[in-house]
Amino acid sequence: MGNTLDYIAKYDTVYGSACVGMFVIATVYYYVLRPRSTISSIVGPPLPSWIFGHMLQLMLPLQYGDHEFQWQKTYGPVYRIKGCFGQDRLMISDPVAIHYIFNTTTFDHTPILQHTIYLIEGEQSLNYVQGNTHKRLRAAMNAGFNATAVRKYQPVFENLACELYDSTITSSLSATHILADAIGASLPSWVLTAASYLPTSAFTVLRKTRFLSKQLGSRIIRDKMDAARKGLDVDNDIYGSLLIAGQLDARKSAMSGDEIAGQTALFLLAGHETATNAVSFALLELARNPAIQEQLRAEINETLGAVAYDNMPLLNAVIKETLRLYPALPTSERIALSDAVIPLNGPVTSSEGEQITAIPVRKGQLVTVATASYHRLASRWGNDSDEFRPSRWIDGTVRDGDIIGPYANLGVFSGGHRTCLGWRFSILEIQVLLCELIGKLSFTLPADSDNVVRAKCVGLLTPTLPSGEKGLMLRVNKIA
Ligand code: HEM
Repeated sequence: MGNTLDYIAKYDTVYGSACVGMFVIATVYYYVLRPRSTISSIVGPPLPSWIFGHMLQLMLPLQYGDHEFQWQKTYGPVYRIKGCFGQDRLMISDPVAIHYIFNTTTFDHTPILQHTIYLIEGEQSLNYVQGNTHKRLRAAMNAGFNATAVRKYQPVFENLACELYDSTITSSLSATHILADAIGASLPSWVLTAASYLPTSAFTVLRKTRFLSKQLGSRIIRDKMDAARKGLDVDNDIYGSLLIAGQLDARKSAMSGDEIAGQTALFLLAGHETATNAVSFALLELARNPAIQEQLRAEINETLGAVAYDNMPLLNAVIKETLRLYPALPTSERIALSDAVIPLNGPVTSSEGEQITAIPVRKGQLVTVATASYHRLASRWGNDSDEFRPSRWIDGTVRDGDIIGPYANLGVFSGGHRTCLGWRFSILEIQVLLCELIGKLSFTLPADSDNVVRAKCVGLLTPTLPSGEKGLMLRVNKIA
């Protein structure tokens, strides 16, 4: 017994000394040896928690932006927040800085974002591949998404996507996910890959989604090729357009059937859910603003069947205003692949009172492109930028500026080499759906205030009911 107690006492001493030693080494490393962050003089909100940093406030507020939009008003379009475990992150809504980050290859997806995309969409997804493979696939896929091609797509694809998506994915972002993100960022990629084979329900759902999507894509490609051999027309959806483009392209740069099939999860998840949410948010805002809904209905009726969607000013203003207030991805994570200097539209004041006109960052610096905040800059969209006011797009309030993305100077479709390939496709889809719905139905808010809808970030910005369920409660009446 005496020996055991001695042993425990000795063990405790050794263990205690080791802990103290490690603490001292960690402290010395943190304060002395660790390369000083180049962004430590950028001001930002006070730290609520060392473990979570500002991530809970950023990602899990009651309504998306509750804290973030206030931070922007207080600290301006560039400020510093903390990720989990004291990571420094730059929050950027300055248009010149965003333009630079999107358009230089110095910044790309963070490793954890890459891994998430891999888990959901698979290794052949255009959103996942990098470098020359990305360039080749993007050039090949462009044939299926250019202005001419987009007009041919049929609604069958969306119906199919709706069924598959709803039956496979039901997930929500929690504090655990945010923590896992930070832990994952510091692990070697093989650990992340190994983790995805763990039998937890989330990983099982993701693996199943990826597997089913690839199977579905392969079956579509097989059917298309059979049909083409029989001389039937196959150029009636994205797959057909990409296959035909591949056959016409004699160069080796074209996509293989297998690579086209490998885009299925991306088409289903990224393409379908984003557009569905955009239409839902538009209907919500039109229900909240009955006068605008009435004006839009009048514009739709005036076209009398001869619909030229791009020539309908209010319809397009409503769509731009919806995508401005509800960008599917309110933030985009990027990492500096080498040292860089981020230019700014206007100077920011450092904690020492110095005016900074460009921000030097080291390789590995995490940067959050704050798209939703950029979309609310008073300097760009007007002093009432928090309001839903489509007329700002018609009355000259919105001025041209640095081109951020492919559509209306908004960041909603990202920019540069990662610009959303399906943006024309989505705009057409939203135009068609809104014309059909608003032309034939009227939407009003339910009388009972228990059904207040909030925009929550559940991977994508999603309309959410107070119960936490994804959805929208509106009263719908047929137009007499
Ligand atoms: C309102 C609807 C949509 C929104 C807001 C949206 C938004 C985005 C964003 C922000 C990105 C960049 C993601 C990143 O940097 O990681 C992206 C990429 C992409 N989107 Fe969309 N998207 C929409 C609809 C679609 C549709 C309908 C399709 C195709 C059917 C599509 C296909 C793609 C593809 C292929 C990429 C990857 C581009 C690349 O990495 O080169 N998107 N989208």
